Amino acid sequence: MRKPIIAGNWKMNKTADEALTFIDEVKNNIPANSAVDSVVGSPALFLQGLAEATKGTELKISAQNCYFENAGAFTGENSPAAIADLGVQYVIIGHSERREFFHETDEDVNKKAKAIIANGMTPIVCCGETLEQREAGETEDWIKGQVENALDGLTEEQVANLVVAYEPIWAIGTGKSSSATDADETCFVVRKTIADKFGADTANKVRIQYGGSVKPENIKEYMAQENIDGALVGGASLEPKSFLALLEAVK
Ligand SMILES: O=C(CO)COP(=O)(O)O
Repeated sequence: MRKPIIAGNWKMNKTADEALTFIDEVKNNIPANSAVDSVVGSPALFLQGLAEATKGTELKISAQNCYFENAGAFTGENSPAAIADLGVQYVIIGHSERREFFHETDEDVNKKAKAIIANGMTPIVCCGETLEQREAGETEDWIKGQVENALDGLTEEQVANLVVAYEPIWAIGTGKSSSATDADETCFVVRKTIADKFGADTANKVRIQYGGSVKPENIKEYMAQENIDGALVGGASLEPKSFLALLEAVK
C-alpha cells in the first residue's frame, strides 16, 4: 500500500513573512493521524526558517532545486548537503520550468537525484510532455526516456523510495487539467518503465504524483486512479485554506 503524498510547489512566490505565516497556519491544522505525506516546496531563501518552524510536525519541507555537488566554486548554486543539514527532506528536480528556462537536462536531473539521495533526502523527479508531443502521439516514448535517464544508475531500493511527478506541460498553470484517466495512463507508463528497469516490486513501491491544475475540487478524481499516489500542486498550494483542503480531500 503506497502512502499518498501531496506536495505544494510555491515556485517563485511569497516573502519570508508570508511563507512563515502560511506554515504557522497549516502545520497545526493538518488532518490528525494523517495518512497522507504533506510537503511544501519553498524557494531556497526560506528553507531554513520553514524547516525550523515545522520541526517535529507532520508537515515536511521541500527545496525546488539544488546542485549536484556538495561544495565548491559554483557561484549562486545551493548545496544538497547544506539543504539536508537544515532538516529539509525533499527536493523537486527536473521541473519543466527548470528544464525550459534554466536548461536543466536529463543528465543534470540524474546527477541531482544521486546527490539528493546521498544526502539522505528524497527526490521528487518531474517528467512531462508538451502539447505538441501529446498531439503527435509521442508521450509514451518521451516519458519513458525521461524516467529512464533520470533514474539511471540508481539501485532498486533508491528508486522504490523516491517520488516521480508526472506533469504534462500543457496542464501546468493553465487550468486545463489532464483527464484523470489520461493522467493515470501516463502514470502507468512511468510505473511500467520502472518495472522494466528495476523490477515489479520496485515499481509497486514507488510513488507517482500527477501535477497540472490540481485543485481541491478535482484532486479526488486523480487520487481514485490506480497509478496516481498524490499530487504536485502549484497555484492551489499557495493559500493555507486551499492547501489544507487538498489534504482533507485525500486523507
Ligand atoms: O507545476 C506545477 C507543480 O509543480 C503545477 O502547477 P499548477 O498546479 O499551478 O498547474
